[in-house]
Amino acid sequence: MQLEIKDLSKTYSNGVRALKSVSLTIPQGMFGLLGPNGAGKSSLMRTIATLQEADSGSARLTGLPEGDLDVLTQKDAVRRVLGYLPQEFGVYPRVTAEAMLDHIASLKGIANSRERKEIVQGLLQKVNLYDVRKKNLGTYSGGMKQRFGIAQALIGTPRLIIVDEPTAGLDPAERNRFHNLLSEIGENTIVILSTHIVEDVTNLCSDMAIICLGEVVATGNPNDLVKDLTGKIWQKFVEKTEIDTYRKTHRVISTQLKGGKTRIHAYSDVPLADFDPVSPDLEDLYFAKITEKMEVTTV
Ligand SMILES: Nc1ncnc2c1ncn2[C@@H]1O[C@H](COP(=O)(O)OP(=O)(O)OP(=O)(O)O)[C@@H](O)[C@H]1O
Repeated sequence: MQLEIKDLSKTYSNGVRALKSVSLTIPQGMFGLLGPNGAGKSSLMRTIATLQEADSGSARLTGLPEGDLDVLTQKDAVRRVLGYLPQEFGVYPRVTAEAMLDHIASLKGIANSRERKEIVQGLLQKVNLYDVRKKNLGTYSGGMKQRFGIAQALIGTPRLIIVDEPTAGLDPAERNRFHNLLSEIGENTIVILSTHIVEDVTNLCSDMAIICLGEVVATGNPNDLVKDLTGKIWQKFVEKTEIDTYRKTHRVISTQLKGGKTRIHAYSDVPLADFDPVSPDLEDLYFAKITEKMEVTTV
């Protein structure tokens, strides 16, 4: 089972080119879609979730037990195998979690009320909201709402689950809980996790892509992609006032305040005088790809 996206493009009516010929092959398991604000992640997710039209290109779900699906044209059939947790997940504040899930389950076509009850109770237990199932959704914390969001996305045994920026605003404990939940469902399903938090992808995803300015700038296994950067990332601690000078002479990919000093990471194929080599991580890959793309576009 995989999702094959080919040459997907989208320009909004205000002229913004949000997707420029995006091609990606997304296998089963957790797939991380990383990109800065405005990269086009939500545009891509909404298109795959059948909520918005693309201008051109194709997206196909292949290898499903139900047969292959054209995501852009067979919208109803896709919705039956789709679980979607959007970036802005509104809840009805005066409805209980249990009643809301029951309602969504009936919208998804589960007509038998006993069957629905069983599914809803099971999901509430899975996302650890069973004890608060009779509380109104308006009383839930951010993390509880996100877990509720996952429960509704899981109704009806979806083959494709799309989760858009799920951990923004969650405290570390809630984020952990959310990660554990996602990794449990990842195995037999295609789960796309769209985020600008590199650590979420490091922790969870076996495949990934980075998008920037509507284009795919890297895709593959995170470890393999990071390995390709070995020997190319260099670091130095400098005064804050020196950063601009270094930017003029080096390809600075990131700066971070550490104990009052600023740590610079720079990209170079050859050793940089006065810099120390560092073993790269996913954050270095992310910043190397993003800064490269931005430079090419602004030059
Ligand atoms: N409905 C719309 N009409 C016009 N422009 C839009 C619309 N939706 C998004 N855009 C623009 O398209 C570009 C891509 O936005 P998109 O929301 O897909 O990015 P994103 O990577 O999800 O960013 P964020 O993390 O900020 O949500 C941005 O420049 C955004 O302003």
